[in-house]
Amino acid sequence: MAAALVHGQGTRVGFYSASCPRAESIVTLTVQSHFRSNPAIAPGLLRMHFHDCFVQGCDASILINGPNTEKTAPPNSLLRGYEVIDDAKTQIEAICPGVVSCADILALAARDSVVLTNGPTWLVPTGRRDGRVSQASDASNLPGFTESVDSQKQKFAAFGLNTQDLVTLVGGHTIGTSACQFFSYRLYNFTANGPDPSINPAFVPTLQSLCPQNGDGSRRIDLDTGSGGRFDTSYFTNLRNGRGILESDQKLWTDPSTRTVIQRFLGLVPPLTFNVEFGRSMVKMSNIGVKTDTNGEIRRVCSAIN
Ligand code: HEM
Ligand SMILES: [Ca+2]
Ligand SMILES: [Ca+2]
Repeated sequence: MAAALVHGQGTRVGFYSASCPRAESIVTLTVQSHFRSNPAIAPGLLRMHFHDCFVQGCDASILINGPNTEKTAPPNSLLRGYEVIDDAKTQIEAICPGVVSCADILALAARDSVVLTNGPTWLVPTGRRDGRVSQASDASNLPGFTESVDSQKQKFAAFGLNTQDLVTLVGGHTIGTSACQFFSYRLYNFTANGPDPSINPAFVPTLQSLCPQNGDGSRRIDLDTGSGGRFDTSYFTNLRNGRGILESDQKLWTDPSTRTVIQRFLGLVPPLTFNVEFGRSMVKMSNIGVKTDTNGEIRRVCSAIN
């Protein structure tokens, strides 16, 4: 295997090229077909992959059904797209039984989701095996929407992801939505004087009308106002303009260390290209704690340990 194809921890691009050559294209076609009927699965699958990788590594532990499994933990309660992974797995098992892991299907589906929303593509190293542990209590690794920048940095650094990776990956919020319940506290009585002062005052009435006080907390709005369906740098422009939705997102602009990375995505010298960096940081994230060789298993059904 050429050195250029080898990425840390034993995964490599084209792991299934001999054992199941159609695996990657089946995932792509399956994500495409679900996306056509429901575009919300694209952000759903990107987020699901992140939540998988941060708990027990990228090992499909998020997909296990049952009492007290990861998917029952509060930070995972609104994840969407499980049916897409199940659909791809069923098709792949029919042609190459016992070969392709659910963890790889999810990593590939996250990449395909970004492509479908006009984002970059990248090669996904494969060869992950599926984990045999899924516990709700492990979900505390995941960052919360009020998390300080220092604490966000710590949670990412614990997996070898630096400050630039943090800003880049949270840039995944360029697509998808948030439920009002995760940020409406910023709009009313956040301080004695009213809303969170880090929100652009001109934007407050818009947010208040989208998420009325004591309204439906499950109502959803774009994390990247005006561009929730498109993978682009508009999310960073919004942060610069005090139009971040989550408190944790807006703090990335408040803190000088993360603000610099945002400014570079917006053209400050030396500039960074979001699309290029996103693929790079995703490959790093996708290699967190991967199980290869004799660790883990190839699940028969993604929602259950063999
Ligand atoms: C500090 C880190 C992060 C925090 C606190 C955070 C928090 C959140 C919250 C609260 C939501 C709204 C969930 C909902 O209402 O369903 C959300 C959505 C989302 N997050 Fe994050 N997130 C973080 C990092 C990331 C990363 C690293 C990625 C991917 C690389 C990501 C991708 C997404 C996507 C795509 C959505 C939209 C989901 C959908 O529309 O179904 N997030 N995030
Ligand atoms: Ca996992
Ligand atoms: Ca966008």
